[in-house]
This record gives sequence, C-alpha cells and structure tokens, in this order.
Amino acid sequence: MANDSSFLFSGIRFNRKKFGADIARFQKKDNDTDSAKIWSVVRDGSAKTREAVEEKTASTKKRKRKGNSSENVEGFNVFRNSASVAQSSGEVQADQESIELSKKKNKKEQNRQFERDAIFRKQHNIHVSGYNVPSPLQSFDELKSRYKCPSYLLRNLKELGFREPTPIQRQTIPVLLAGRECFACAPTGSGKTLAFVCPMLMKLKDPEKGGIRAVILCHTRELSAQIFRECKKLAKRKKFGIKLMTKNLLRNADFSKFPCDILISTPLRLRLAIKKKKIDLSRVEYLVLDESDKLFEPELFKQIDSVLKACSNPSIIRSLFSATLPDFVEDRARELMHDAVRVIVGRKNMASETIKQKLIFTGSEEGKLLAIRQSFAESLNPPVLVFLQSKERAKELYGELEFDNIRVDVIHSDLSEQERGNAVDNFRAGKTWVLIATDVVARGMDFKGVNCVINYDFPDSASAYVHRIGRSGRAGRSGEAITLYTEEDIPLLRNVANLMAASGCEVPPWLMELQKKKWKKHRPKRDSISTKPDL
Ligand SMILES: Nc1ncnc2c1ncn2[C@@H]1O[C@H](COP(=O)(O)OP(=O)(O)OP(=O)(O)O)[C@@H](O)[C@H]1O
Repeated sequence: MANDSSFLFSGIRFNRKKFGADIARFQKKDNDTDSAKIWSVVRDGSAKTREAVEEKTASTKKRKRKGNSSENVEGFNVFRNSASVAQSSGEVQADQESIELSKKKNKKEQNRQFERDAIFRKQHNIHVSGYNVPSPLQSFDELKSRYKCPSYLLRNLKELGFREPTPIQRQTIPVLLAGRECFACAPTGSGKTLAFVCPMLMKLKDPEKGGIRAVILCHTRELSAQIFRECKKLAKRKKFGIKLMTKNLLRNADFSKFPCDILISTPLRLRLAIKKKKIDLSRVEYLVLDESDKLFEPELFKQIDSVLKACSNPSIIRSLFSATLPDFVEDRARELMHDAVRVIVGRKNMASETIKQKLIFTGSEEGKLLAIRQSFAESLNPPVLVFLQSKERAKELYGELEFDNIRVDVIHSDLSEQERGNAVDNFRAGKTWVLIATDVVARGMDFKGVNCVINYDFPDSASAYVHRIGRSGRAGRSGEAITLYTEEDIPLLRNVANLMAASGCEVPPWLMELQKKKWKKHRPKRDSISTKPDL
C-alpha cells in the first residue's frame, strides 16, 4: 500500500522527513479495514464518491501525463482520506438519509402549496391545465418578493391605479415569468394586455441594442396602437425601444439601425417587412398573439405563419390571449407550443358578467331606426358604441343620425388611417358621444366607460357578440348591451339567449325553447337604412 499510487491519494505532497514518526505510526494502519472501507465505499457505488473518484482519476492521469513529481503519501492520507472517506461514507449515508428526509418534507410542503393554489384558483375562478403550473400571484407586491420586479414597474403599476392583479394576471404572469408558453382565455375587459406586457418587461430586464426581442401581434391597427400606448405607460422611466409598426415605419425604417426591444404590429405589416427582408426576428424571445382566435382565422393565418417561421429563436416563449378560444385554436396552439399551460378564467367564450344584455325585436329595418332614435331620446347615456355588419350600412346610419343633434361619428375600413385614428381619439376624449362602427373596433379596443353597446345589426358569430358587447362593462365596471333583431335573425336568437343566460342575464323562457342553430357567418341582405329618396 505504501507505494500504491492509488488515484485517491495522488498528487498530495508530504514532507516525509518532518513527519516520519507520524508515518510510521500510521503505516501499520494501512492494512486494516480503512482501505477496505475505501474500496467498499467506492464499490458501493455512491454516485457522489464515484464521481469524485473518477474526477480524481482524470486529474491524476492529467498530472501524471505532465510528469508531476509529487510523491503519494499513503499513511497520512489514508488516515485523513480514510477518515475523510469513512467520513464521506458516513456523510453519504447521512446525505442519503437527509436527502430522503428533505424529499419527504418537500413533498409534504409541495402538496400543501398545491392545495393552497387550488383553493385560491377556485376563489378567483381560474382554471389551469398543464405540467407543474406555477402558483398564482397573491398580489402585485409578490412580483417584488417572488420575482424581484424592478421598482420602476411597481411604481408604474401603482401610478396607473392597478391595486390588485386581475384573475388572468394572477395566473399568466407567473406562468410567463417561469418561461412557459401559454394560451389564455378570460372575459373581455379583464386585463389581458397587462397580463402579457408586465412579464415581458420583467424578462427583458433592460434595453438592448441587439435586435428585436419581443413581438406583439394583433389584428387591427387601432388595437396595435392601443397596446403600444399601454406598453409605453408600463415601461415609463425605462428606455426600452418600443415601436409600433406604422405604414411609415414599414416603408422607411431600417430596423438594423435603431434600437427596438418590443415591436407591436398587425400580421400584414410584419409579414411585408419580413418579405422585404427589412427585419430580423431571429432573436425574438417573446411572441404574443393577442385576440389570437381572430389571428388564426383563415384570412389572417397565412400572415401569422410567416411571422412564426421568422421567429426562429429555439427558446422563444409564445403566448395566445383572447376572450374567446374556439377548440380549433386550442388544437393549433397545442401543435405550435411546447409544454404549454392553458389558463381559463370563468368559462371559455363567455360574455362578461358585468354587462346587462337585452334583445329587442324591431320587426323591420325602419323599426330599427325608430328604436334607436327612441332609445337615444329616452335615455342616451354616452359614450355609446353602435355596431353594424358592413361599412355601407355604417355610413347609411351615420347619414341618418348626423343631424339628430347628438355628437355622432363613424369608423370603418374605408377611412384613412388618420381619419380612423381621429374617430377613436374623439370617442376616447368624449367629443363623440355615439360612435357608429363596423367590427373593426369590435375586439380589444379599450374605450374607458362605454355605457352601452348597441348591436344595430345582429352579430355574425358568437365570438363577435361576446367581443362587441365587451366594449362595455370593462375593468369590473357595469355595462349594457342591446341587440336589435328582425325576422332574418330569429333562427339565431337562441344562440344569443344561451350566451346571455351563461353570463347571468335574465332570459325569457320562450327564448330558451327556440331551436339552436349552428352559427355560420350571419350577414343577411338587409333593406337599406337610408330614408333619403334616391336622387
Ligand atoms: N389589475 C388591474 N386593476 C384595475 N384595472 C386594470 C387592471 N389591469 C388592467 N386594467 C384595466 O382594465 C381595462 C381592460 O384591460 P384590457 O384592455 O387589457 O382588457 P382585455 O382583457 O384585453 O379586454 P379585451 O378582451 O376586450 O381585449 C383597461 O382599462 C386596463 O387599464
């Protein structure tokens, strides 16, 4: 053993002269059970020891190759090492026991946390599915204690008056901060924008000049402009490069030249930038599809597809948000995402419970015009949003109401970008009391305090109904929705009645006895609204 160049002890220098007596004392111990202990411990295969042994071997071989002159001193080392090995075998034993113990303790604590989470989610009507879903947020303060949220963001949340996270924020913020992909469905007006912007800012940490790191897609310019504004508000005091893909930016910008951390765009404009090779999305770490079910509709999905391909970063985190999440979108999300977490607040595709909903039969198109004039005369409670099924009809109704001494305006896709922006701004500012609109502003648009939404024309789908009326009753405020209908719409009445009943509205029993009909795109040809004689 004395000359044994065992790898356990190699490379240790020992002054034999100075410690000769000690060596002699320990020498005879060599042959006792210590060495057997060593080998038994190694043989026992405690991974830790074996790993250390292999490491030692490797480093010894390396040193040997380098002709290391150090002498191995077994006696002293055997004692020290045998003691340390004996110790490590005892340690290993203790380690294993303590590992088992801590595992049991952890398991118990995990189960307790799991139960707490389940109770909390039930209280907030949060339903999750997916592997290992992070605990929901108890408060915004937890952003600091649990995630070290930067102070600028906490200060901005306070200044914006956000006291408590909404249910969707409570769950999706921890999911996204954990680097998980997710698809989320929560009622209209429940704070989904903050739910994806807040974790995005936290994960991006600081502004960088290395290219676009986050992309937020939504289906209309108005909504992308709104999200751009929300991002800027939340990122105040931090100089992130936050860009809105405007026509001008698309035409003239050289994205390689200016700092852009977060890009907000419609799919069409972003796809054009990709096609022109003006933009590099290979570094994008976060991709958000807002109003995702709209983006997955056939006419938009081609554009989305090219964006998804361009965002080639393998560690990208994608998330989908909407108040309606049809099964086909869920299926596609599951194909697209990896190990995604599904978060549903309330029930999928439900109208907001804060909105009082009414159905009014007007008999004919003339009846509709009479009904809306009467409602305005009796109880105009601005701001009011009026939805019609086409831009032609929106223009006709505007032509009828513009001289009715109410501040009315109209918005549709025939207007220029400037005119559409002005219409939205004037409505937001209260200069316009009644905004007549097509579905261009039916989704996502956050007009503070819209008291009433009037479906002048029957919505063409269940999701259109949910999103249109969801322009009112936002952020916990109450709202009202009136849906006018004529003979052509009667086959679909039951569908609306179901949505009304599901969101807690009083529905006359006769309505619930009507036949339910599959709701395809419902845009029947309707008589003209205009009462002006054809000139
Ligand atoms: N934690 C919060 N506390 C109070 N208000 C909030 C909170 N989070 C967001 N809000 C406000 O709620 C309103 C609705 O938010 P947001 O537009 O994000 O809703 P949404 O869920 O995206 O709605 P939609 O489905 O119609 O797009 C906004 O005015 C926003 O400022």
